[in-house]
Amino acid sequence: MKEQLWKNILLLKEKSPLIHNITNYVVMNNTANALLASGASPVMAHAQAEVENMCSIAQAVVINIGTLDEYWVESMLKTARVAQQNKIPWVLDPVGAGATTYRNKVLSELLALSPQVIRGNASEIIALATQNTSTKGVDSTAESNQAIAAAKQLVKMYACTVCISGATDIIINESTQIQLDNGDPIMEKVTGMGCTASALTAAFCGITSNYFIATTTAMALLGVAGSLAAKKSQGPGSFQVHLLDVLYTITEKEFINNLQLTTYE
Ligand SMILES: Nc1ncnc2c1ncn2[C@@H]1O[C@H](COP(=O)(O)OP(=O)(O)O)[C@@H](O)[C@H]1O
Ligand SMILES: Cc1ncsc1CCOP(=O)(O)O
Ligand SMILES: [Mg+2]
Repeated sequence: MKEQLWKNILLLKEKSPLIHNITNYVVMNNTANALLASGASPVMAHAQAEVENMCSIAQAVVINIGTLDEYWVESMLKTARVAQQNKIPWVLDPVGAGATTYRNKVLSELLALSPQVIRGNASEIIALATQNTSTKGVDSTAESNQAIAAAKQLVKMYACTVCISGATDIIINESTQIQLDNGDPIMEKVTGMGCTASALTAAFCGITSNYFIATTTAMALLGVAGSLAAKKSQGPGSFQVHLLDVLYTITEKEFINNLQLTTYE
């Protein structure tokens, strides 16, 4: 499995897929740079007049509701419809699911347009499955293992891959569950780590149609790169810079030797 994931990392650098991002103001620069450093080609575009065209020329799409408003929501729905019609893989990042009834309403509309992958923290995944409104802003107030039942419910309802991210990352589809224990606690102090995970997930969906493996590759890359970058950092500021460098320079030996991965069939 580790060797398969590494091959995807090399393939991403070789293919450099165009990834259409509709994402939030907070993390646009972070996620564009993380995609570039990892080998993908990002475009951030949300104008209603162009999103359908932009989506149609992309290899994958990420829709991230972090700083949604009525205009952006219409752009997101237009994009998801075109992605679904053209069989372009799209990843949903349900930022702040459960924080407000507005977010929950928009997410219900987006889920109906069949994302191939949902990547959220534990609170967000629980909120998506239960429609509760108990999330504190965008940060998780639950642990990954508390969201497994919710994730399995979403897999069954939407026939997709679901990733619960956190100190432990858990990737679930209809037949398999993978647990990743990488990353570093400093990543909780840097905004955009989850958004970066979702953007990288879309990048790997752009080079393989096995979206479960694409998600696993993205989470493994971010987790290992995060743990390596944390070792070089003095705090969240220098971490962000080191993370980009590691995404760009990571070697097979560093990836394979540091990846903590467990598969449950
Ligand atoms: N406490 C932690 N220990 C190790 N890695 C972490 C921790 N918290 C977050 N991460 C890393 O950051 C990634 C995304 O962060 P997460 O907090 O789950 O998403 P979000 O920012 O959407 O809430 C995780 O996949 C993991 O690699
Ligand atoms: C703080 C914040 N507010 C709206 S979007 C956003 C960034 C969230 O990024 P992540 O979910 O990756 O922590
Ligand atoms: Mg998030």
